[in-house]
Amino acid sequence: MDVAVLVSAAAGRGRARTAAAAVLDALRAGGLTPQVLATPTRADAERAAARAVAAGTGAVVAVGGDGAAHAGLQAVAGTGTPLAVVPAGTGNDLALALGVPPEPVAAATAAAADLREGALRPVDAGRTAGRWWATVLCCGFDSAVTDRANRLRWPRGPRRYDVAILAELARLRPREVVLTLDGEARTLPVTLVAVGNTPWYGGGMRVCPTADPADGLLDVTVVGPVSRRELVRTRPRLTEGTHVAHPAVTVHRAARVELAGAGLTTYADGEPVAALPVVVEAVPGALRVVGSART
Ligand SMILES: Nc1ncnc2c1ncn2[C@@H]1O[C@H](COP(=O)(O)OP(=O)(O)OP(=O)(O)O)[C@@H](O)[C@H]1O
Repeated sequence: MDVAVLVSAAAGRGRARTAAAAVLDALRAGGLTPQVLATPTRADAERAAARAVAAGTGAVVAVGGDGAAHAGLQAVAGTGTPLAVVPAGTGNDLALALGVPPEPVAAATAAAADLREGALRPVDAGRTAGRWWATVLCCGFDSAVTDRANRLRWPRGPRRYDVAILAELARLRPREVVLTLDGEARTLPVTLVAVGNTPWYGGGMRVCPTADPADGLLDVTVVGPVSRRELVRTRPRLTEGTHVAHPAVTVHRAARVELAGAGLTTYADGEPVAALPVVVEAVPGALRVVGSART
């Protein structure tokens, strides 16, 4: 069986590129014929993967971080073509949520075994402004930090986020948003809103701790007004997901989430999606995943 392989060259500061040869060997050893798609940019990756899906490829294999998986899922969502996530990025939150082996060769071997056996796992996806996403869509403090980090020319690497966090903390103020959950609107001052198909974002932060990608629903974590000090103090609790016990945090569940508010943008899977207003929908079983923990 032919499979289309996307390698996110920049992922994990070159980790995906380094791992690629061994991943291809593991796919071949698993009885597959990998076709590596040339993808200088994410847009190229999405177009090339869409062409491979239209041509009947057996699966799309995304080697890299959440950005790589995000590119792959634009091509496969809603088509029935399986997606394999091979974690080799800085943030591998989709792989974590799906129970994909954390080591790239083991992930490729598991994906090949599932493809051989036809063991495809249906997984929900989020859809917003014509984009598919799989982990968490965020709006507010976190999207502002990502936006600022992406615009910084210096420093490079993860240090960009430290600088962006400090800059956004200095500007921290609650923003008024209209949050509509399954048709029920409420106007709230918020620090951030995270809409989760799966629990983790930002490289292991469990922002929507009970999000389940098989329930057809989205978990919505709303952080209301908090002081800078409280935000800095509460952030480490994101690793365990215990931030939801904080009095400023509420958690909701809905199939359709609408967000409106001035001057705010959204990111999902760590990639830019759209400025507000946006409609966020859960699409049950939009993905067929291979190589994940079987349920
Ligand atoms: N197949 C691809 N080819 C080229 N570029 C890609 C591809 N897939 C994703 N990208 C881009 O490369 C960036 C980094 O890739 P990815 O998210 O996979 O790795 P990462 O190490 O987790 O990233 P980050 O630097 O954001 O932490 C993404 O933001 C994405 O826009």
